[in-house]
Amino acid sequence: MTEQSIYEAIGGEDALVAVVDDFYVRVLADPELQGFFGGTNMARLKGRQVEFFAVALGGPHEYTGKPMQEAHQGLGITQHHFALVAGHLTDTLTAAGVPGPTVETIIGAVAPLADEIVSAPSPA
Ligand code: HEM
Repeated sequence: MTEQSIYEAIGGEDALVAVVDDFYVRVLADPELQGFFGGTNMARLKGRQVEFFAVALGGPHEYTGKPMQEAHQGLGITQHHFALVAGHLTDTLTAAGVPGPTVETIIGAVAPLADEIVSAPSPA
């Protein structure tokens, strides 16, 4: 028996598209985050984000976007902003019915990306 990927366990492509949609609703509703996305083509970003998460979770996809450091450089993202985004991801996955341990696995896999995404010191 082959072990099911997290991608399959959460419901595959359709579930992931719904999760990414809801994730950006939450991110764009956050006054501390919405300003980052003022000049962003959200349809394109959502497409890249679906690819990125699908690959990270073991799905049959190819990620066609920029490397994480390149995509986020110069945006002035602090560890605080990163934590807010990770919190919205946790809330989104939980609202979608993803079991707690799986949510923790996904957040654990995403956390080290802060090294590439955070480019500004937290304010003192
Ligand atoms: C959970 C960690 C994160 C992941 C996995 C992630 C993933 C991505 C991906 C896949 C892209 C698309 C790259 C491309 O267009 O080629 C992207 C772009 C972007 N991300 Fe993130 N991101 C994360 C955290 C953050 C945070 C914390 C912020 C800001 C608070 C942020 C703001 C942005 C913005 C503004 C863009 C679009 C830039 C543009 O307009 O081209 N991201 N991200």
